[in-house]
Amino acid sequence: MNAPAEHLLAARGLAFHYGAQPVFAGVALAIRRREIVALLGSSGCGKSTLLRALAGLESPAAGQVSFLDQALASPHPRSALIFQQASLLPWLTVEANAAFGLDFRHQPAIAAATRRERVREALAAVGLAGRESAWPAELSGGQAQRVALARALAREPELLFADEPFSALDAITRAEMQNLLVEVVHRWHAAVLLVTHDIDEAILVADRILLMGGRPGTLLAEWTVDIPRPREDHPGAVTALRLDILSALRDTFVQPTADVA
Ligand SMILES: Nc1ncnc2c1ncn2[C@@H]1O[C@H](COP(=O)(O)OP(=O)(O)OP(=O)(O)O)[C@@H](O)[C@H]1O
Repeated sequence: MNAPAEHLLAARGLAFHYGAQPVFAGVALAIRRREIVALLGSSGCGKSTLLRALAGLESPAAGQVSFLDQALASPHPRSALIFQQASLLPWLTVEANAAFGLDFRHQPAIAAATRRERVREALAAVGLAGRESAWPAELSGGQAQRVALARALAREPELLFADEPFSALDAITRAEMQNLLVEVVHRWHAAVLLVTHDIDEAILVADRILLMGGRPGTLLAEWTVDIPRPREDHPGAVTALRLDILSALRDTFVQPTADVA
């Protein structure tokens, strides 16, 4: 029997450009099973594009991504995505939205009873038990994002790609969702790649933080976050790490070339 791959996802030598504009180059990273990794960087440095390439939604110009030791050419059935917008289908109930995608052709075939049970369990985990028959128009932004999270969990992903999933929410709802994300991915034994530009979010959620920056973008720094959870209870350690990351983030801003007098 083969030993399980130590890394769920591994990428090396990744490069991407839009036309003539390079976005990132020489990116190498690995995500271990059950690990929550945050990808931080200033706006426009290429975080979302990198996430899309790692998720198999974009083809890199160079380099390779492997998922469970297999080269990745399209999204893997054991991965799932959530974005800033919940993107629920307004003509489907909460339950049908959470089930959406489970019957897609590239998904493993599952029996109707298993499908119902997975959706029920995922909706309960995100706090929406009893709201199965509600319509998207009846939900708050936070509840809609809970449905999007349930839709992802129902696929029983080994890796969840999350692209700024909470940045459109108010501060209190965002904090609730950050805690919920950690709780449910631990229960589902899933790993996460979380793209964010919010240093506090990265510190509160992640086991490891990667900093992206430069032109073209590369990974410039990495921190292992070993602050015990709940991290809100350790404000001193959180502040020290925030200052460290902020200082590194400031250094990533490309300085305009000074005119020579
Ligand atoms: N479809 C596209 N066509 C051309 N250029 C694009 C496209 N999408 C993104 N870009 C450019 O690629 C660069 C990286 O964009 P990307 O969205 O990956 O950055 P980001 O770090 O996720 O930014 P933000 O934090 O603001 O979402 C930016 O300069 C952006 O303008």
